[in-house]
Amino acid sequence: MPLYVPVPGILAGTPRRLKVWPTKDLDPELFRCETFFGRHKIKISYIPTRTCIKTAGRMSAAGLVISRVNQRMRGLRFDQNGFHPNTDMHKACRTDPAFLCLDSILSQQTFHIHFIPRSMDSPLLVWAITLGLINHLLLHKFEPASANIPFLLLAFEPAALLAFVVGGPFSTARLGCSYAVFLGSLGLSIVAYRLSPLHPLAQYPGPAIGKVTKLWGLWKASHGYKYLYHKELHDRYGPYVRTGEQIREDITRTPLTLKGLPSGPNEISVIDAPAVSQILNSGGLEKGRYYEGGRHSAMLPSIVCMSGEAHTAKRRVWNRAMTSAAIREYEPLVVKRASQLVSRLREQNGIVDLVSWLDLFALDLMGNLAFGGGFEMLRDGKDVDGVGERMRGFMKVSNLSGQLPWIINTLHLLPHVGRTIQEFNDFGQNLAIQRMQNGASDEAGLEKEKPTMEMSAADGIIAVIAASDTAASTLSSLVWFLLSNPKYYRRVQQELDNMFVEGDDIFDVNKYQELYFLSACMSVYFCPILCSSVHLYPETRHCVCTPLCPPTVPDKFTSAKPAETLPEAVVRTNLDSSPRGRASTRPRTRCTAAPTTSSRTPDQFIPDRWFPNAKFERHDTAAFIPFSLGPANCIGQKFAKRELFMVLSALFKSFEMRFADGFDAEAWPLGMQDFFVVTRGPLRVTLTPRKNESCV
Ligand code: HEM
Repeated sequence: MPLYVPVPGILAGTPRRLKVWPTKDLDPELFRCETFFGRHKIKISYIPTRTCIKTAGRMSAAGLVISRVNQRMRGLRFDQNGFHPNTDMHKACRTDPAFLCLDSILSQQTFHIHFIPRSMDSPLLVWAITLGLINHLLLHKFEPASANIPFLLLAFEPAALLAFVVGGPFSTARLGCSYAVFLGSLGLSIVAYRLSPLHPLAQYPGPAIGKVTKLWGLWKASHGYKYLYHKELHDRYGPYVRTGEQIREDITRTPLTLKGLPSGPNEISVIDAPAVSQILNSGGLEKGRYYEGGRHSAMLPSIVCMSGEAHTAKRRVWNRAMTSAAIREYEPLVVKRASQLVSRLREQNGIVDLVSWLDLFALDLMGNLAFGGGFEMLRDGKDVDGVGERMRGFMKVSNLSGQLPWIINTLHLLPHVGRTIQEFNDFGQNLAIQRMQNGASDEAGLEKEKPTMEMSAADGIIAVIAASDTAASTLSSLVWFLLSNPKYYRRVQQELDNMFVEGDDIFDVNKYQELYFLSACMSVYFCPILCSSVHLYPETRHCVCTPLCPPTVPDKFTSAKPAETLPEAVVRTNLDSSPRGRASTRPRTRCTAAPTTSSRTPDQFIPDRWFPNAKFERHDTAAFIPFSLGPANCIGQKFAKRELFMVLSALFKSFEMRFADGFDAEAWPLGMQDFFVVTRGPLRVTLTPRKNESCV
């Protein structure tokens, strides 16, 4: 009985077989066998390498003759011993089915015949393709919340297919091929669907790659310049762009709403002010899983990861800490740290890196507020414990994990990701423990239940992240902007000099409301990444849904459109998919508002546009939402504004500033990378103490 060993032939479709006889004791499962041609022993081993039937050993000398070559094996030439002169016989096997018959041996030598068996046959091909399509259907219908189970299923399915449906031989090559075909079919059908008019978001323009995979968004985010990419997209495609990232989503998961889901990169980035307001305000969309990117499994969810009732309850706690009365209580701390900043800057005597000093200031301040102290960076002149570095590392990991929300749990299993999150979690817990040991977790006794250490850690970490980087980047960006625009710089200085004369307290908060021009500058450039400041530079929180509509945007985007005239899917997305009970036709469509995007139109710093009587026709103040909108807006905005006024007043009153000689000021904003927190390069400024410094 002949032994049939399949040779490579996925493409040709017709089964090829290498026919060897006489045969006995061959184990087709093993593909490694010994047999005898008469007295002559032959070892046949299957080696699943790439290409060909290889002759090895002294096959030629052994005198193996391949005869009775199938007639259909056109074009093959054999030498006198019956060997093809080109040992790569794979080509021949691919181009034509063949039966290579070994039927005689001329000497008594042992030799090996290595060949690749055919790894894919028609039934396997058909089944693997079908399985791929079925998997797409299921994933589409029941989009998994975690990738672990789908990964396991995907890993075992082709093997199970071979074992139970198609049958052996169970070789590595066959297994590999079934995986390739299975994944190819799954991948192709996903791509085809996402690009097809059948996709619920098909009406939205956007780059094909963004429609096909979130990995594109991840790639862009990994470089920290996604905010610029968003701007490009909106410049090109308009106010609604289908992208590959997610921010807010309807996480309703009732069977009803699972019907007709858009699957895959089902995100649209929106810069249309009315739509953005619908998304963010009450009744809009809940936060997406992006925010869980950095959540440690052993850690309580922080306010930023929460939604619904839990979020509302947590907000109440935070609100109590951010009332006007509470903020007044924090003022002495701000005064202390701002004064310390000024005196440390004076000691530097000349050129300083303002980014670094403002970071130290903001971290020290938030260390005081969140953990009752613990950092003394301004004193040391550096971040001795690497808190800022740790925070940025943590936020980078969180930000990138959050780009692929359905895979977050799996990503956390990666050593680097898991370690970074673990370390930052430990760091927060240690600070919280210290704070509790000092007996200071709810000094005011406002809470019914005394906060646990875990709660204090989760809240404290969020406070430091939410409040330090935002404030520091806003401050440094605004300084950069003013130094780049000397006429505005002079106006700010003039205003401060008029307001605070010798002997006045620069930290007299009652006077800040009359600092109109400084206020206007802050509006224009709130945080380079956050808002109006945002509108010229990256958005710290683009992922956080800072809706963006530029202070100056094309008329067609800023006209107050009634909701009914918004693109249908957006209205549906905003209203119908709310988890608050309405029927959902487009659940799990995700929306993000891309701040920098339109807010950079035009790229000009014009503080005057913020004066009440300013005549800037296309200036849509409703689009200016540096602190976001709705139930999850910035809880610390009053405090932040107070802090900014205090620090900016103190700085501009105390120093004459100019960019240091040789400093490339124009390039500075380009170094801003957005990883939810903003990485920025040194801002080298020459400081000269002013004569009328009596205020600080
Ligand atoms: C210039 C300074 C600041 C800016 C521009 C800013 C901006 C924002 C924005 C845009 C959000 C919305 C995030 C989202 O929708 O996911 C936010 C949320 C938040 N901010 Fe701020 N922020 C600043 C300072 C602060 C300060 C000083 C604190 C605390 C003392 C703070 C605490 C928070 C918290 C806790 C949230 C989460 C609120 C929630 O999820 O309910 N922020 N901030």
